Amino acid sequence: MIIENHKNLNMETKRENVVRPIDPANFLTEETGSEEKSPGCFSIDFTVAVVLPAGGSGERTGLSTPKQFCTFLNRPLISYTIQAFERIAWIENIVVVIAKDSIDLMVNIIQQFGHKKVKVVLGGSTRHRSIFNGLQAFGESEEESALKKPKVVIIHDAVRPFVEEDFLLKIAIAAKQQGASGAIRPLVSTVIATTSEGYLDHSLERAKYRASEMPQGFLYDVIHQAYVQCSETDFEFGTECLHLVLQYCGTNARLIEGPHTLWKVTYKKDLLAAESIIKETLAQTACVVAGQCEESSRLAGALQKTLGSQDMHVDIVPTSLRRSSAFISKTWNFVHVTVNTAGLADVEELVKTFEETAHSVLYSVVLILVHLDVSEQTSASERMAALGGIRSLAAEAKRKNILLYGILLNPVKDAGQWEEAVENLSQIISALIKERSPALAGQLLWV
Ligand SMILES: Nc1ccn([C@@H]2O[C@H](COP(=O)(O)OP(=O)(O)OP(=O)(O)O)[C@@H](O)[C@H]2O)c(=O)n1
Ligand SMILES: O=C(CO)[C@H](O)[C@H](O)COP(=O)(O)O
Repeated sequence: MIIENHKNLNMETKRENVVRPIDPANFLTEETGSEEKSPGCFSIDFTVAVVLPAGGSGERTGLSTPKQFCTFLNRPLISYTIQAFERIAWIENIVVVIAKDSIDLMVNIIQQFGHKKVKVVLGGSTRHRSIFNGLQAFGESEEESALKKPKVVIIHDAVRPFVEEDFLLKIAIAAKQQGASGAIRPLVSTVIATTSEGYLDHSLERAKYRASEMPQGFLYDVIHQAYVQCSETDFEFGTECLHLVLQYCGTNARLIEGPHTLWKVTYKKDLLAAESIIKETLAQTACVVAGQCEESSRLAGALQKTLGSQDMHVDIVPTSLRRSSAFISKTWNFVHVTVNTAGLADVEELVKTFEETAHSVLYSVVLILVHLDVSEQTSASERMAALGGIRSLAAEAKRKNILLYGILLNPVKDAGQWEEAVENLSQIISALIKERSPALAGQLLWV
């Protein structure tokens, strides 16, 4: 669900000590389970800063909230984009250019999501004016408020949340060597010229043309000079920074084909697409926390197999290690298996750990309690009653962006029925993880 305004941005946060595990914006192309590409593993011997123009009104979405502030999964779009840059060690500063009316909102977002490298600058009436304002935030340090002028500046629309470190590195290096660089994509439709009467004038040979996307990189002095020299017409109607540096500085940009995920959120449907990419990426991994008893291990192993067959990488962690940050930081999805004893105290402890490690600040954490009662004396209603406390626990957890669900697994002896039950259980777990629905938090399901 996309939320149009920011009124629900009120969950408690802990800004210190924020765990910075893999960001979906940066692990889209990584294979799940393979060694994590550690942020900061690239080294670069020149300074790089970023300007994110975010001063537009997003008219084409048809929504009253500018698209960069629309929220999904409890977080505004702009925060995903900022995070995609902020986690990169070689990026020093991020200047975010914001319209006057949204400055307070932006300051709140920075505080709530613990963004640390960001400076907010006032936007202009067009994208080029906003970008120029952003560039002027850098100086020779004689002004106290000025940021140190970088060698290379990357310009990236705030409404393109999926940008990866390896591609940014290519853009930064090419910009340093060539003076300017930019992302391109093959055209998906043919470009045609029309007559003023609305007839076809001519069409372009599609294979010869490319769509110009973002990010783009520049030697700071080159792009700054281009903006200093450009005309009012450029400021008012221009759409291409690469064109400005060619026209005013004679710099031919190096063009690099980027991934399709660089697309710009422009229409309402793009917001839905961005949300589903994030959900899909978050659902690639899970951790099953299980005790050592035979039933626990058997159930955990069966879940690992069935969820694995749905393309989810599942680690099994013994209950004794549940507070270890080494496994917590690897995923945002947890299945806690308990046998005979409901284990609500363990669940409460896990919630506390997520809170203490600020694990749910950037993404919602899904925690599913799967309870199997094999003791023959317990009636169905007693089993339900044992998990009755989950509702209040879930209400408390939800305030911390942790979505707690309960599933009661009916004991079965027959091997065929067991397999069917595990299959059903995995389907439900997988749906809860993929949907991340706050409305279902606190519900007790029965398999
Ligand atoms: N005066 C402006 C206009 C646009 N932008 C930013 O430039 C980026 C790309 O522009 P676009 O997709 O056109 O955004 P909007 O202008 O907001 O959208 P629309 O044209 O639909 O109103 C966005 O991050 C937008 O916020 C900006 O900083 N200042
Ligand atoms: O792709 C781009 C530059 O090459 C820009 O994102 C694009 O020009 C923005 O333009 P508009 O505001 O018209 O959508």
